[in-house]
Amino acid sequence: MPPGRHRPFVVPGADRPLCRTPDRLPWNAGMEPMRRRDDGPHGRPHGTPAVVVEALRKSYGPVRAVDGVDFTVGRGEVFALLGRNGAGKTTTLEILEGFRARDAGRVEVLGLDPGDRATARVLRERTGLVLQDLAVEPYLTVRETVARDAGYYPAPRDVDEVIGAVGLAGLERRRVRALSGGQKRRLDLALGLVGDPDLLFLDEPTTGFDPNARRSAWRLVRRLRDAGTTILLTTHSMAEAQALADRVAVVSGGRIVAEGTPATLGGRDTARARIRFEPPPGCPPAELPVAAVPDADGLVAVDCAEPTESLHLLTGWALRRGTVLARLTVDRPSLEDVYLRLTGPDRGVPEPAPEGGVR
Ligand SMILES: Nc1ncnc2c1ncn2[C@@H]1O[C@H](COP(=O)(O)OP(=O)(O)OP(=O)(O)O)[C@@H](O)[C@H]1O
Repeated sequence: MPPGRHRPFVVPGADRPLCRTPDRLPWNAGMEPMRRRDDGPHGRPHGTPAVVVEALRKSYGPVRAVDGVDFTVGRGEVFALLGRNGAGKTTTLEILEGFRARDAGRVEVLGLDPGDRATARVLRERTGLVLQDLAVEPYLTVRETVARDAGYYPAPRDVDEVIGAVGLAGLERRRVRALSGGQKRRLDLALGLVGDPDLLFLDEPTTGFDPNARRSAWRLVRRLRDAGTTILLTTHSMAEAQALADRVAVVSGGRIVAEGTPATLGGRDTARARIRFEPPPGCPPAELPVAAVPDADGLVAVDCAEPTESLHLLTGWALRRGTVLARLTVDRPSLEDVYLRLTGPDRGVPEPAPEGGVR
């Protein structure tokens, strides 16, 4: 548990309502929030962003972990930081969470400076954290752990609802030390949610989850987003970023090298399409109705800006011959393709700071 997050043990009222502010729907209602005309993308009002980061810098001795990062997260938005190990994502998050001092730059979280001790408590009460290494007491049960953290917040969510939402119902009385790795991670998620935060930081939240648990965690994040919670997450899973994020930023070597929606990042939406298929037996590529080149695994590939016409020519040709285009696929670069291009092997290693680099 990060320093400063422990406060006197208070068990919250068991019948506390799920929804503490009138403009927020219950997070687990499973319904579309009502939108006002001036609402943001997910029913949250426009206005001041939830997070503002400008020219942020942080070095550890000679290592420039964060080297001039700028981004903004709107209220009610899901924003994902992507990047290789050591790119500077956790350091950025820790500065936003108020656990690490920055060397330079401007940072605003829910309108407050996370480095300002005077408002640290207010900020802690309005943010939820799922960190990579959350220290939880191994001898407490699941319910005791969640109830204890609920007591740190002025208006927490119902403890049993939260335990159910992360898929730990039935394990309330199990001790933390007896949980599996994935179950512990679900408990971490419960601790991030229990304070009913306006802003939720999720640092690789589904690492260790089985595929079913991951999907249900994604559904949970979407429900939170639909109820108006802003979410800033890091992940190494491109599927997770694609499934959850409204916008992503790719961090490499302590800097943001690309930012956009998952669909448009790195020009994905305007990239050329690639049609692949297995030519009919005994059919050389020269006989095909469009120019194709040999590809891997016995396939041929056709690159084109827009695949409709090429597909029409190819499928018409195959039908006239009474054959099929086996293993036919049409792809544009995936989010992972773009990510790998942006963070290739020669990038992502933080540079040593100049002499006298600050800690
Ligand atoms: N407390 C620390 N002391 C010294 N160096 C650190 C410290 N924390 C992080 N670093 C270094 O700073 C750089 C950025 O680390 P950071 O944890 O922010 O990366 P990350 O993008 O979150 O990586 P990962 O995906 O592996 O979690 C790395 O080179 C790391 O070794």
